[in-house]
Amino acid sequence: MSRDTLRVEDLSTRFFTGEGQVNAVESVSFDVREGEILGIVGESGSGKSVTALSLIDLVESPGRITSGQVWLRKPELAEEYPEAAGVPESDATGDSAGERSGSAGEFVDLRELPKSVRASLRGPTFSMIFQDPMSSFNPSLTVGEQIAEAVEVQRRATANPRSTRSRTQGYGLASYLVDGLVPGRDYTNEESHERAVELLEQVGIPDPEERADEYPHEFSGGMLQRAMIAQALAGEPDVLVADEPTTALDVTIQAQILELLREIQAERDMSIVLITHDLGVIARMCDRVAVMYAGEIVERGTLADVFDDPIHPYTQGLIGSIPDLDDPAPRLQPIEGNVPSLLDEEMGPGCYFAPRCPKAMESCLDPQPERKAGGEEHAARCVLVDGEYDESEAVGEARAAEVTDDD
Ligand SMILES: Nc1ncnc2c1ncn2[C@@H]1O[C@H](COP(=O)(O)OP(=O)(O)OP(=O)(O)O)[C@@H](O)[C@H]1O
Ligand code: NI
Repeated sequence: MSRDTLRVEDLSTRFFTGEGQVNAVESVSFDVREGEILGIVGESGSGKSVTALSLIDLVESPGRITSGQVWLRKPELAEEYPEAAGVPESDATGDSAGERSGSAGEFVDLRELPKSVRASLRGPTFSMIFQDPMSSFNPSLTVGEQIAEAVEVQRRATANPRSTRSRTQGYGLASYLVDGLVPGRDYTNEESHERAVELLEQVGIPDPEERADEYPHEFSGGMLQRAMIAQALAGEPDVLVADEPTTALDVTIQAQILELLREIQAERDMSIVLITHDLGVIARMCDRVAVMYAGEIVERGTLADVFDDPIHPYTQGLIGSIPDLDDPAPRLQPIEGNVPSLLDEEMGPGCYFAPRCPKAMESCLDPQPERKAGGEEHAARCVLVDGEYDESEAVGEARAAEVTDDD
């Protein structure tokens, strides 16, 4: 049983907007193990990206994490920041959670670390790749320079763990926007440049030496996606968060990039959190899956749990909406009805899916905690975990919607 790299417990992230409080991520719990690919799937607006940003401390105003813990296994940090160290509660799912979570003092709660330390983890501990690689690169610097800068960040982190901050405090879109600084030539040296070329070669870019000297706009979409992966790998991260990494690419390139991610993951024994709309991608890539709906994880488990034995009617709807799993690019078909508002004042107390659910019952109008299902890993926020659908209890889709609206 591989160990957990990350344990997320009861994490909530909200946006405080002019229209009101948006509950983008609601009490989400999951873990990420060493060397696995964890998939997060759900319709647009279900909170996948905000969950990812919350993991790596990139939620921006007017949003913030309002509760919960993000436990990272990092004994060095636990020792240096005892106030942030602790033992995650054992997972609701998984009898061997204790065994996996390891001994006291191995984990730190990222939220309790100083901001500068959290920022220093970006690159060497967490890296992120996005749908749009252009957003990860500065258009006015060569691709090679930018990857070399990421290599420098990692070098400094290894050479001096106490001062892991680069002068640019990381790289990529987020730090670029947050810090408003650009990486400069001054910080890169010949070795880092060579390493950058090596990384470009590893991600399958032909003529890496020449390509390193080109600017982002000189790359095709697929090549730039590869370059972004090279940039993300430069930090030798423990966890790579990939948010819709292939959505913008055509099917052939998409398959190549996924294959590349798989190879790299296996080679480096890195963990990947893979966010996608695409159940075909999940089926092909992931070890375990979390299904999000309206900011909550409504079901999670191994790939087999969730695909072969879905419990939540939302998951069943998603799986049922795939015409053919062998289809190279099956997409989520919209389930009838609308995605609910995530405005706090408009959210009812019960299951958020009840208004669209063909199996909604009276009990669904009460809050639904996550319940552990048969398999060790399998859990869902649904009354059907513990019982059968009972037609005499049915509230009907219209009635459930009405009750939700009233509250
Ligand atoms: N900066 C923001 N201000 C206000 N609300 C936000 C902000 N960013 C995200 N949200 C809200 O948080 C919710 C979750 O958004 P998120 O981007 O995580 O969804 P998603 O599942 O990644 O969707 P998609 O598949 O379209 O990328 C949405 O209701 C969105 O409107
Ligand atoms: Ni998203």
